[in-house]
Amino acid sequence: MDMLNQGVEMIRVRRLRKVFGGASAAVTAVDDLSFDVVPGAVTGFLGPNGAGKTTTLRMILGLVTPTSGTATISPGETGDKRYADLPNPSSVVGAVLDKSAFHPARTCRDHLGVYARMGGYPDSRVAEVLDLVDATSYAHRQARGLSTGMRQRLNLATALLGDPRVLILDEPSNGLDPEGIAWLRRFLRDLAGQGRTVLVSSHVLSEAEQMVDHVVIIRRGRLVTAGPIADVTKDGNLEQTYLALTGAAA
Ligand SMILES: Nc1ncnc2c1ncn2[C@@H]1O[C@H](COP(=O)(O)OP(=O)(O)OP(=O)(O)O)[C@@H](O)[C@H]1O
Repeated sequence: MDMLNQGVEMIRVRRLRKVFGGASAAVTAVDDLSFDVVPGAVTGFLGPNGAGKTTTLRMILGLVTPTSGTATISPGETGDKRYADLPNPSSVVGAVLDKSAFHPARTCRDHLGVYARMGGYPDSRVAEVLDLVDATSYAHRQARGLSTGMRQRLNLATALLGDPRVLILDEPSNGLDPEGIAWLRRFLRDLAGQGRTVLVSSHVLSEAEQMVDHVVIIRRGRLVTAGPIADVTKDGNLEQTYLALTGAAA
């Protein structure tokens, strides 16, 4: 869409920590976590249920305030910024979190129209993003009647309205059938192939393995390992590597 956002967009997480609750019932959801997410690759943010993935993504997106540490995005030449300090965040970062709300009676096209207006994007962008996610054929349908896969595509379309160079997706393969997962894999690869920074969380390591180029694996809020998947999984598959690194098989 516009060329202003071209640049090297990194996500940088540094010594990030989040403790929920008071002293008597404190839960450390994220604990001294540091990692980078680089452009031009799909990075899997992986770990078991409750590992702290959603909390970390919400901190990157300014929806949860860190107890300490920082999560920043560098939108090209202007240097690191917290999400909340980005001038027009939806043109830099597109996000799909687990629970996205649709007005049940609104059609896909109308839903996108509302979000396009909110972001200040032209109405013509609606048809473009519908096309990008192969959703034009059901654009006239109401959100209440959509399948899980269709909803997921509508979420992706919404996140892409501002043509962001950074995509953050929380468990995008949840509930998808094998065809949907294959579609998602191709789609994420295309986005990364365009030089975008793509961070996608999953608790299903075997599924993520097919989908990602880099991994950041966490457990109990802490980093287990990070790097290109070929380096991380030298001696086997991702699941075996995870079990070996954490001793979680025992
Ligand atoms: N608002 C909150 N208040 C208290 N505890 C919370 C809150 N949000 C998350 N937690 C706790 O923080 C920990 C990490 O949760 P989080 O949802 O970030 O994990 P996750 O890796 O995304 O898990 P899943 O794969 O199940 O979605 C869990 O112990 C969770 O119960």
